[in-house]
Amino acid sequence: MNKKTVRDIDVKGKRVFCRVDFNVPMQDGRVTDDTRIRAALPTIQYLSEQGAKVILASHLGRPKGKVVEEMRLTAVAERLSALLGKKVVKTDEAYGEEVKAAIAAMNEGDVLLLENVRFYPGEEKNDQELAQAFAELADVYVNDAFGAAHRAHASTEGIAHYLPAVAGFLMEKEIEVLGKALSNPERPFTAIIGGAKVKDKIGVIENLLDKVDHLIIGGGLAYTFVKALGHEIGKSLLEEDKIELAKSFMEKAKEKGVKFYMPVDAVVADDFSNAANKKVVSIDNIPSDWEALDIGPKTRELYRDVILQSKLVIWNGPMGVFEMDAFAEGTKAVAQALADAKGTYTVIGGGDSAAAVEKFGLAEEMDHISTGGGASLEFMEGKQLPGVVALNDK
Ligand SMILES: Nc1ncnc2c1ncn2[C@@H]1O[C@H](COP(=O)(O)OP(=O)(O)O)[C@@H](O)[C@H]1O
Ligand SMILES: O=C(OP(=O)(O)O)[C@H](O)COP(=O)(O)O
Repeated sequence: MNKKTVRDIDVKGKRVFCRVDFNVPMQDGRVTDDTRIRAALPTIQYLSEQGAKVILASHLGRPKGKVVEEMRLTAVAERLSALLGKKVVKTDEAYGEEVKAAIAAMNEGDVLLLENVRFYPGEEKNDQELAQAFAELADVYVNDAFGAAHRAHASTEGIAHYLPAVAGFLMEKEIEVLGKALSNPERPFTAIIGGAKVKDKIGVIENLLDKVDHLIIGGGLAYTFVKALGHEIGKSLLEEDKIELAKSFMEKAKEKGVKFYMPVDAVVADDFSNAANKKVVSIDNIPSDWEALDIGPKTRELYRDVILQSKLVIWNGPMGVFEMDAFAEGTKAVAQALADAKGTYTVIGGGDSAAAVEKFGLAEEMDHISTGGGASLEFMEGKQLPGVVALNDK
């Protein structure tokens, strides 16, 4: 990486504003998967050991510029404190007088976590005043939030223009590993795209068609494609204004000789709940008042075969609503196939996919679990990540 890292600067006694991605899955106010917190520990520990005053900033969820009580970082601070084995002060704001006072009280090596930066409308707008307000809190900026590096926000991009700006260890590692896998990909190269962020991921699919041999679609994302084929999808997730785009991708795949795989069957439910009635139907047979919440058994087998034939697989986004056991089988089957594919280099991306692999106890079987979903996809598309571009060159 041609960007400076924490190794290239002296942080002793300095206030370091360190952007991390602590956007972790939560349930009932508890952190249900702390992969992203653990992934940031090397940088946090290093800064602390070097005698920096470590000021951490993160987003959680998409509160859209307002305070959302369930999206406070309080539980995250507690988990971080347990993992670090030291006290972590948590402020209720992300800048301003309260925060300045808390920072003034810090000793060398102390760690502080600011409140969710997305509680402020300026964060996602990359408002320069907010970026300056963040910059005022510190002497140095470290970006270790690979998972948010594709966002040009005040705490990921804007602030880097006002302070010496370097990468953390996680950022450095992600870019090195993903860059190596993709510079000269082993083939067949397969991408598996699932999850629910249709709007974010649909553009990625187009660019991946220039790179991969096989493209597998699953998760909530798939049903916009199923609809594009002219099938009824009932109450399944749909991005109405992307149907035409989905159609054009299927044509593009054909032209490019990319094998495009879609679910051939699905597990449908009469309610979005673990206790719902459910059944397996073929993909052209989804009842109008049911919704597809997982890929069916035939699809699992088909996807497994493609995975086992591949030399490089990148997987982003669960195949179904895996948080509910009733709809976790598809995601589990893909994770198991990746674990069984011994000669295949496997890269998992995305908070939820990483959480799924962890939940099934298969994390150790994967070659690289990226902490970024959208970020790893954009990186793999060959796009420049704004959070990286803004850092100081070596
Ligand atoms: N068929 C489906 N219908 C609705 N939601 C789905 C479906 N399949 C997967 N999901 C949801 O997608 C979410 C993850 O999506 P996304 O954020 O795009 O993935 P990632 O974090 O891995 O990038 C999960 O919470 C999962 O429940
Ligand atoms: O969870 C994240 O992305 P991911 O779901 O693509 O892995 C990152 O924290 C970015 O969050 P965002 O997609 O709300 O900007």
